[in-house]
Amino acid sequence: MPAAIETIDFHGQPALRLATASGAQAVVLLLGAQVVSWTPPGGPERLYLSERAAFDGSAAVRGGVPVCFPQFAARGPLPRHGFVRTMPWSVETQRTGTDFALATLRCTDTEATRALWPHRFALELTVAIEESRLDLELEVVNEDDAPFSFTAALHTYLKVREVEETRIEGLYGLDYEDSTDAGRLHHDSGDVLLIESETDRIYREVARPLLVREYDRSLGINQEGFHDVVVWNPWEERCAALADMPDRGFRHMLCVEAAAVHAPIELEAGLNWWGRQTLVAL
Ligand SMILES: O=P(O)(O)OC[C@H]1O[C@H](O)[C@H](O)[C@@H](O)[C@@H]1O
Repeated sequence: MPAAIETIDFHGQPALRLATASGAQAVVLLLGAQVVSWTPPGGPERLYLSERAAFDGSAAVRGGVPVCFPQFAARGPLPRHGFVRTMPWSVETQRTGTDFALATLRCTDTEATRALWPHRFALELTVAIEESRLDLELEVVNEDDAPFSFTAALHTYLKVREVEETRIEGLYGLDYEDSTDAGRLHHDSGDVLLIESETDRIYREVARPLLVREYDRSLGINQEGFHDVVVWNPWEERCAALADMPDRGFRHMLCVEAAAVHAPIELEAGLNWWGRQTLVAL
């Protein structure tokens, strides 16, 4: 089968399914431009999607790769993680080649966004799959006549077999803000990060690729443009408090997010910024 892109219905939401000749697949919802599935050739699924996720637009879909913009988490006056994850995006470009499939989705400011955040902007998310790679690129254009600043993230939910048997390598020597410790700054001095309790960290100035290792497979993660990496797992209690997560869901997910949080991006009028996260199944 050659590479192809088709429009599908995914839990009642319009979505694009991208497929390559070698058997990779990804699904991206028009709601929030949220990638909700990625399967490299030969499988299995590598993104976590909660079986209790809401797909009616009343809340962000729990899982996949939510796009957070123009505010990360509750670090400002806007709704948590901004407002674009529950907005309808439009399809701008669809392209396939010998062994890749690529789609770009776009959203722009509306009267409702300007009431919350008085700026004119355009966002484009480009999703590309090729062999065992998923590339996500977020472009922000300042369409205003004055500068604005924002924080943002590609809030990737990885699917893991068992979170306690998962190791993250590559964070050694970095400073991180610990949101489970009132945002205090810590220094990571371990050669591997194990998730054994609630974890909510913003690692700063991450310039190296990361490796997420499980006993029989690994995932390489690289980013450009984004300077921070957020590592999040709600663990038992917080997970139980999330209506859209099954009680033991935290055992099978691990968020490793490409983010621009600790130093907001300042964007001059008419200019653009982009950030990218690349996942490689190994
Ligand atoms: O529940 P949400 O609004 O989707 O946020 C989910 C999580 O996102 C990020 O990873 C933050 O660091 C966490 O503090 C937050 O709980």
